Parts: sequence; structure tokens; C-alpha cells
Amino acid sequence: MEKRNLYLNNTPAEEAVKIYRKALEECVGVSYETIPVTEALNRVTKSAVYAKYCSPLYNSAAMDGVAVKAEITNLASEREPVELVIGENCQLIDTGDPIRPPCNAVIMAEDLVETPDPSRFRILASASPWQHVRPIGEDIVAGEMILPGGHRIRPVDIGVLIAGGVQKVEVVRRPLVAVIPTGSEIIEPGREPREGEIIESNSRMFENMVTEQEGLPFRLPPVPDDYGLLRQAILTAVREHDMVLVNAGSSAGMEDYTVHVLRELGQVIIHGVAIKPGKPVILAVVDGKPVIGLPGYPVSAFIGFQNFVIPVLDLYLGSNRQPAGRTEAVLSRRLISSLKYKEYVRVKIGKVDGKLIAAPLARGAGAAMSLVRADGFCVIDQNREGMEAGETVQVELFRSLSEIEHTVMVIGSHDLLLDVLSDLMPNLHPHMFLSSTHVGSMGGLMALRRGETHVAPIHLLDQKTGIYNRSYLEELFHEPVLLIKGVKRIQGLIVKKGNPLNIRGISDLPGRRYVNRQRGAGTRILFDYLLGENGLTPAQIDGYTHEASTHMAVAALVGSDGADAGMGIQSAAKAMDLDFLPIGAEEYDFALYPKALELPHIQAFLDVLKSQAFRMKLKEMGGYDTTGTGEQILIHGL
Ligand SMILES: Nc1nc2c(c(=O)[nH]1)N[C@H]1C(S)=C(S)[C@@H](COP(=O)(O)OP(=O)(O)OC[C@H]3O[C@@H](n4cnc5c(N)ncnc54)[C@H](O)[C@@H]3O)O[C@H]1N2
Ligand code: MOO
Repeated sequence: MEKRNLYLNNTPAEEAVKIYRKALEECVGVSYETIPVTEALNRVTKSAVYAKYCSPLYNSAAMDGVAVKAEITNLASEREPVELVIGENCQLIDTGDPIRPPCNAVIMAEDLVETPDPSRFRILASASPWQHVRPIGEDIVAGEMILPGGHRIRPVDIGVLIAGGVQKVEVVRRPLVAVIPTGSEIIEPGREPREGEIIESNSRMFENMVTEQEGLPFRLPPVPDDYGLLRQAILTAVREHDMVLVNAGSSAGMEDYTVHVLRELGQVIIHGVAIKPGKPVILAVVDGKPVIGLPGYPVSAFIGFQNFVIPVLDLYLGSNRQPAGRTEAVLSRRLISSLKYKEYVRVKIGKVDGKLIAAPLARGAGAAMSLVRADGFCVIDQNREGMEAGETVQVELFRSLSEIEHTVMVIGSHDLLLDVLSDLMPNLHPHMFLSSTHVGSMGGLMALRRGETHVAPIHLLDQKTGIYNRSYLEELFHEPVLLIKGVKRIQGLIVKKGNPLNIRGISDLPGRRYVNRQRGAGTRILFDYLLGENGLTPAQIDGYTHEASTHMAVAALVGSDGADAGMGIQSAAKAMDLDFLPIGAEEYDFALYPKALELPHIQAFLDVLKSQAFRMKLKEMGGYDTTGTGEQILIHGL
């Protein structure tokens, strides 16, 4: 059964949801179950819940002391105290004890004047009726409503329900959601993956998304690309669950069977939607149950879930769950998009100069890390060809705005030490964070000038003077700007372990496969400089146009035989267990505007930079010199 599904539709997402929900109308709805109150956290009540008992159940003392009939104290004063005798006209009681007639008031122990006889006290003031008495039902009255219907049960609600004598509660039933990973190439985690194998991870994401959305997930064993096995797995899953998610095999591959199986077993309502990533989604109904095919790429899978699984879960759960937070932000870069799709671009958000800035991240559907790193989605509507830099955009948030507002934005050249800083920030300064985006040194300085970043890490060699960074700031900025000294780091050639091609330096590169850094990266500028020094031109370097955007990406390419050599830092070579030929030390510093120093999170950043913990960690990683780290040089100062 090897045929390709070349005819995917392109239905707009909202329309697809509407059509699908309509198709499910007859067979899917909210249902209820009765569960113990003690297990009801976060569940939603079906209808109002009423108290069975009053609380307090009886008139009770609110204070420790004695219970009296208030009227007998009426004449008490400092000059003519009234005498109380335990067991005669008063009774010793503790907080919470019942107050029985004829008593109707409590006098606090502190207001009793002791006498030589321990059973006798004097009081110097009268007590008013019902003072320090909690009347029956003060808190909860039997028959009173404790919670309305459609209410999400919180810890405090559980306490009050129990106090009011309620032990069971009727709540919305959680749908049972089967998750079936598919694909002959996928392996379970725990085994070393070989070429052609992919660690099964999407079902783990789905399981937890289902839980987060209040469904009950059941992850089923992965099914290889086999029509019969897939058919059987879907049939069984449909029988035993309310809803089934089939992952991967949703698009046009020869082994993408899902849509064929679903056509045989039921009805495919939609195949192909106008969103990106996520277009090959399948929305089907089998035996009155929703079966949704989600694409294999992790980002497509995530977006498919958000757009199509959540609206179906809403049919089972009622749609009273928390909507995602939203904010407006200013787009840092121009984004081009196709009129064919509504596109979900992952963005990092930072608050710079009082403005929220959204910086787009990698857009590939396989780039799961872009989801991890993102603070939210910026959605480009289908009817737009893109959005301009500086335009105000809507962002669906993954992270709280307060966290975003306490985050140091770092845009510029990449170094592994940024991960160290980001790891240390919240440890040394609780609730302060650092987030970095890597666009090369020049890209960082441009972002700083445009007010999109607090800090720009740079390592730019002045080829005339051999001095790092200063002259670039002097030329590019006309207002005062600070250069905070970072580290001296060893740059060199990263080559395979044992250096099998016996590369000794730049002059050995012709004839070898090189991997370069992106334009504007300090490492690339250094490489160009070194090429000149060695009498070489870019045309002589095979792979000069093969670009990677971080030191680790260069090391990963060399490690996987995608290249023979690349320039980078020693720590990247060490992290990937590769050999390293040192070429020289360069200065990796941080540029920022002096006014940023007023921000508490920038102060925290400077503190972390000078911390012992930071120095120790760099020493462990190797290839860094931290003499002078944290020193400030003001450029264009008065
Ligand atoms: N000729 C065409 N090719 C593709 C099209 C198309 O329209 N025409 N669509 C592309 C788009 S867009 C997407 S999205 C993907 C969707 O692919 P499938 O849903 O068919 O999934 P696979 O091809 O089986 O896998 C894609 C990718 O994801 C990995 N994967 C799969 N399952 C898992 C899992 N459980 N955990 C982690 N990773 C998983 C899989 O190994 C592949 O790398 O198709 C494009 N192709
Ligand atoms: O729709 Mo696919 O999810 O663009 O990559």
C-alpha cells in the first residue's frame, strides 16, 4: 500500500475547527461523575454544592476564658467589681467549646482579676450579650450554597466543603485520551539512537499537554509504519477511550498511512489546514469518537494540539479553562510569511526601555528548542504577507509578564558562558533571569542601537590596531556607551578527535571541508583576518559559505563529519570531545547603555559576572581568562 497523499487541503484553522466540532456535535458532549471531595482539586462542579451542616454547628466560645450570662455583669465597674464563681454564675471554657444557656457571653481570661480563692474572679467591666461567641452557622449555614456550578475547585474550597459536611461532589468527567506514536524509525527513550532512528518524544509532550488541559492521557506503545498494525491500534484505542491522537504519518510520505486507515475505519472530515507549522493535520471521526492525526515534527505537533485538540477537549470539558495570556509587543525584525497559511512564529520577549520587544526565533517545524526557548507565539494572519520591524504585534504568552520584565535581554555573539550566566542568575538573584539570542556581534550592536536588547555581547577585532571592541563602539555609537569587560577566550580550529587529517593551522584548510560562521559574527571577522594573514582568499576555502550560527553548531558539524574543521572556542570543542588547535586569545565583552545600570536585573547580571561561582565554572570549562572581568570602560563619556 505504498502511495503518496498528494492532495492535502488547505482549510483555514478556524473554519476547520468549526466544521469538525459540528461533525462531533451529535456524539461528543460534557458528562459528569461523582468523586470524593478530597480528590476534587481543579475539577469543575456540575451544579451548585450546598452545605449539609452548619459551621460552627453550635454556639461556641471564640476565646479562652469563662462563659457567663451577660446580664449578671451589667453593674460591674472598677469601683464595684462583680464576683464570678466557677460552677455558680460562670464556667471555665476554652476557644471552640459550646456555650449553652443560660450563658450567652465569654469573658477573656486576660480580663479576669484573680482572687486568693482559685474558683473566684472579679470583673471590672460588664460583658455584652454574645461577646466572644461564634453563633451557630456564623461561617456556613446548613442548606447554604458553598460553590456554584461550573466552579473550578481550589484547596480552600475542599476545606470548606469538608467542613460543611460534603464528602462527594459531582464534577465534569475527564475524557480518556489515547496517544499513539507511530513510525518505524522511532525508538523508545533509554536506548542509544543510531542513524535513521528518532527518540520517541512527542507522545510524552502530548501526555502532559492532555493532563494540563484536564484530560486523562493514556500513552499506547509505538506502532511501526504498517497499515494492518496501525488499523488495529486505532480500532482498539477508539473502543477503550473517548478520543485518540495519532502522531506522525500525517502527510504525504509513502508510509504515511494514517489518513488511509482513518478513511477505511470512519470519516476523515479535514486533511490539511492553513497553518504553519502544522498543516498536515487530520481530523476524523471513528465510531462517534474524535481521532486526530498530528504531524510528526515537534513544533507542528504542538501547534496542531493547541489549535485542534484543545477545542475538542472543550466539547468534553466545557470551555471554562484559563485562556493563554496575551500581550502586545514591538517586532524586532521583519517577518515574511506566505498568504497560504496562518503562521505561528516563536518569539522571545524582553522589556527594553519600557517597551516590550518580540524577537523571532528559528521557524523550522523540527526546531523543538525554539518552543523551549520561546516566551510566546506571534501569529501572522493568513491574509498577511508578513510584518514589518517596529510593528506592534499580538503575542500569545507562555511565560508570565512579571518574569519577562525581570529578564536581562542579551542579543549578540554566542558563547557558552551565556548559558552559565543564565543558569546562575536566578540562583544568585531569585526572580531575575537572563535570556540570550545569538545573531553575531554586529547583529547585537545593531539590536542595542535599535533599543531591542539590554546587553550586546561582542568580540570584534579591529584589523588595523589589533584591539578588540572599542573602535567599533566609538564608530557605531555617538552617545555614551559602556563596554563591560567579559573574558579573554581562546579561539582556534575545531577538528576531529585525534586530528586525522593532520590540520595544523589556517594554511592547511584549502582542500578540506570548512564550516564558517554567519556574516557579522566576530569569529568570521577573525577568520577573514587570518585568511588575509595567510595569503588566502575565501574562494580557496571549500565551505566558506556553509554557515552555522553558534560555536556548538560548528563543533556538532565537525563531530558528525559534516565538515573537517571550523573556527570556534575551546569550550565548544571540549564539550563535543573534539580536538582543538589554539590560534589566539580574543576579547569577548558586553556593550550596554549606561542608563541600563539603573535596572535591578542589570545590576544582578554584573554581580553574577563578577561572582566566584562564574569564575569557577569557566575554569572548569577551560579556554577562558577572567582577569578584569566586570571592569567598565565608558565610551563617548563627557
Ligand atoms: N512531499 C511532502 N512532504 C512533506 C509535506 C508535504 O506536504 N509534502 N509536509 C511536511 C510537513 S509541513 C510536515 S509537518 C511533515 C509531517 O510529517 P508526518 O506527520 O507525516 O510525520 P513523519 O513524516 O512521520 O515525521 C516527521 C518528523 O517527525 C519525527 N517524529 C515522528 N514521530 C515522532 C515522535 N513520536 N517523537 C519525536 N519525533 C517524531 C519523524 O522522525 C520525522 O523527523 O511532513 C513534511 N513532509
Ligand atoms: O506544517 Mo509543517 O508543520 O509546516 O512543518
